[in-house]
Amino acid sequence: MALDDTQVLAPVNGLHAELMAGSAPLDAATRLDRSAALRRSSPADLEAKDVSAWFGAHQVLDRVSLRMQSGQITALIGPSGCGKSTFLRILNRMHELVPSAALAGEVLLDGEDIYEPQRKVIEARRSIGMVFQKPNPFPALSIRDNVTAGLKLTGTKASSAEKEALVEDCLTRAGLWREVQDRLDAPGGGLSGGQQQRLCIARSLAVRPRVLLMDEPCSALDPTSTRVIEETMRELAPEVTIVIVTHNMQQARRVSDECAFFLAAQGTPGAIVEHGDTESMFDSPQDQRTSDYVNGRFG
Ligand SMILES: Nc1ncnc2c1ncn2[C@@H]1O[C@H](COP(=O)(O)OP(=O)(O)OP(=O)(O)O)[C@@H](O)[C@H]1O
Repeated sequence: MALDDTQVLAPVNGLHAELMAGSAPLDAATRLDRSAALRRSSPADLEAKDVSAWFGAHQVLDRVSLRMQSGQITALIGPSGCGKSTFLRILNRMHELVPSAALAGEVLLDGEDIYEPQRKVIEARRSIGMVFQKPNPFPALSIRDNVTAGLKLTGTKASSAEKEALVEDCLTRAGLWREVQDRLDAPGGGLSGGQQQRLCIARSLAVRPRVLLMDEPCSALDPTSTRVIEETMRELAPEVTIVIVTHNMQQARRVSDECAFFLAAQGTPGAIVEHGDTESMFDSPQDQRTSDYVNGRFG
């Protein structure tokens, strides 16, 4: 996915820019208590049921169903344009930020549909975080303030000491603490690309997501930074369910527990051809098209 308006407008998990400006006050149910800032979340099951998507009259997904299991890493693979990023953005209600976008189906977070009319968008985006292809820290904000940027958006109160503890915890879990602990006041924009991406992961973790969506998170990074992010993902997986879009088959094989292969045959919307545990998908795929794709024969 290329950097688009959605990413520019929604740098922290897709939480709205207007919330950042304070124009949309949070109600008591949405506001978190102070101690919540330091509590860790538990991973959640995420299930898409019969999800279809359109941009205007153009249907790009057709009745996609997929269970992304709690505490596991699911990789979404498939050729360009088959709807992987659209599917990912539907999972935390970012698809609806595109004016012409429409969708059908359900997305269940531990069995509760995030699209139920009474559910708030902010709740879905707080529970289901997003890391984008291009690292998008707030470049002028300090490393420390980048990590805590989401607290204000979610109305989470924290004392200075709690914020300090949270900053260390999230940077440690994102695999960045040792590299930045002596320069927390330096601007986030001064970090390398790989460090910036880990800062964005830390920023996402600070609002205690139960699921983390990652859209080609390493495509702008060198192999060493890629490897560090992959290690970070493996370490995070037991506490945050991860869904990653990747074009890199080696990466899908290295990091994921499960894979879903998307395909949009000529002139038809994207759909899942095959889904299963990663080893089987690569070593003994059931569908010839999966075999051809994972072995680099097309795409
Ligand atoms: N904002 C948009 N407006 C209109 N059409 C869009 C928009 N975003 C995506 N599409 C179309 O939806 C289809 C699916 O795009 P999507 O980005 O989800 O595919 P993808 O599999 O993630 O591709 P890639 O691997 O290249 O990122 C494509 O035909 C694309 O042109």
